[in-house]
Amino acid sequence: MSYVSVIDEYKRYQMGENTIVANNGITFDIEQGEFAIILGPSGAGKSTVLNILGGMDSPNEGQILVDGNDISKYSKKALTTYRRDDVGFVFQFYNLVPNLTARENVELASQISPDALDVDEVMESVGLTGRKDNFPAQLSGGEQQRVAIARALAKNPKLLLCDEPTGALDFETGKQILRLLQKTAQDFNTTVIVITHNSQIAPMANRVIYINDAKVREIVENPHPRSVDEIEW
Ligand SMILES: Nc1ncnc2c1ncn2[C@@H]1O[C@H](COP(=O)(O)OP(=O)(O)OP(=O)(O)O)[C@@H](O)[C@H]1O
Repeated sequence: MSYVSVIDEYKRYQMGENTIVANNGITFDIEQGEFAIILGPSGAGKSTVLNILGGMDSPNEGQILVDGNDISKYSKKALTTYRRDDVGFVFQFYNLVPNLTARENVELASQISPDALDVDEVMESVGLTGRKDNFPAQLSGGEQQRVAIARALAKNPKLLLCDEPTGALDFETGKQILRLLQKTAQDFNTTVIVITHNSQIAPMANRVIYINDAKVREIVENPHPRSVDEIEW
């Protein structure tokens, strides 16, 4: 059985008289420790899938199996525990607490998790050892995103879910963040899922899931992912 299995998942939003079908029978698998990319244009339904995988939203139909458990059957309380203990989130705009230092931002996550990793080791692994005492406003966008990744990793999550993590960064800084996410999957055996609309980065992934107009259009497995340095965009 795959580590993540989304099986015939539907998500509909009711907007007055209209029903918006954001996910229309989505099915895919992801193995443990994979660096997977969900690729598709704006409005395709990518964030909806990621939010459902992260327990922030529930599907109308379908199974969402994570490490053998169907989270779509979870109660609200069980979903809260799942989100807190098992899922790390990284967003486009970092979402750091501005009046806490980089280290304190990471600590915040590690304190609530039963399986937390050592804060200083995680910060070292994302290349932030020298910036631990800085506040977010004193850090560059790339450094702030590293803090956000460290915060997500400190929980030792089953899934690291990243929604357009390089969307607010310049080209070179974006590359460094993708390199870090790919390395995270390899070194920690964390299952990393990244949403993007940048098809150029597809060769980096172990698996690419193409979503368009609320459906999976293609799934490509890549036995030899490239390093980000071999990719131009
Ligand atoms: N809470 C909501 N209420 C109503 N409609 C929604 C809601 N969330 C998403 N949608 C709609 O569902 C569809 C898919 O949205 P989603 O955010 O998943 O797409 P996306 O592929 O992530 O797009 P983007 O790359 O622009 O973020 C869109 O038509 C969107 O307007």
